[in-house]
Amino acid sequence: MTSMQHSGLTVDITVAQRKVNVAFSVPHGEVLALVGPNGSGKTTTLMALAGWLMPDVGKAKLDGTVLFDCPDPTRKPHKWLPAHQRGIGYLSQDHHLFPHLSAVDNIMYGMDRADITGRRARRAKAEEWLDRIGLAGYGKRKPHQLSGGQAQRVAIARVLASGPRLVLLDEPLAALDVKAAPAIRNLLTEVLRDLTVILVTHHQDDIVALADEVYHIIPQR
Ligand SMILES: Nc1ncnc2c1ncn2[C@@H]1O[C@H](COP(=O)(O)OP(=O)(O)OP(=O)(O)O)[C@@H](O)[C@H]1O
Repeated sequence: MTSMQHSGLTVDITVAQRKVNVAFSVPHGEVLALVGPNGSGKTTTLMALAGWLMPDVGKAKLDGTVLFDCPDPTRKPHKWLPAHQRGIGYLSQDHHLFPHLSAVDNIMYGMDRADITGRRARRAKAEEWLDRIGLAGYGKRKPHQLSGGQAQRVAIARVLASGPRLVLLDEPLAALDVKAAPAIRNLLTEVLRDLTVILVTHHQDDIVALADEVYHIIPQR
């Protein structure tokens, strides 16, 4: 990668032990689909961006902020922003909702780091999100009282309610049955508008519906 943009995301990562090497950029407000065969490094890339895995060598910059800068595997990184300071939202195929919290409380949990003060304002915002994801009136239900598709809708709201600067979606529709997936795909097209997103998917339908660009990871063997 030769130049770093000011707005959006630029990434250049090597994880030698996993034979992963990727370099791409995502303009602000666009969705990049990250595709490649099993084991090519899609999840590894998302983990490095989220702050859960340190690459051997690499740099990532988001809207002018360096997330990490690791020039030399034998030395400490020049910069390593902790996960909770990156402003990144992560959603996988499993909703990972807190089982003991209601839908509305799960969404409010997502706002903990967002710029919304006061419990009442957060609750109002969470109710707005419930409406937006088509679950108005479901706020009191616990995850086990929701279908898989409904729970994934709540998980989407929880991630986006925090106002992330970058959204990482790791196969967000993979665990849903074929009947539930199209509606959630439609929801994503609406709620991801104007957000910077990386979408890991194996499905052409997701790419066509959601992606502005595609980056193919070439396995390093
Ligand atoms: N915890 C781990 N420890 C060591 N190596 C790992 C670990 N997780 C994954 N790998 C290896 O890292 C490489 C990249 O794996 P990764 O899960 O990032 O690929 P992927 O493209 O997301 O694959 P898939 O499509 O199967 O989810 C693979 O060779 C994998 O075996």
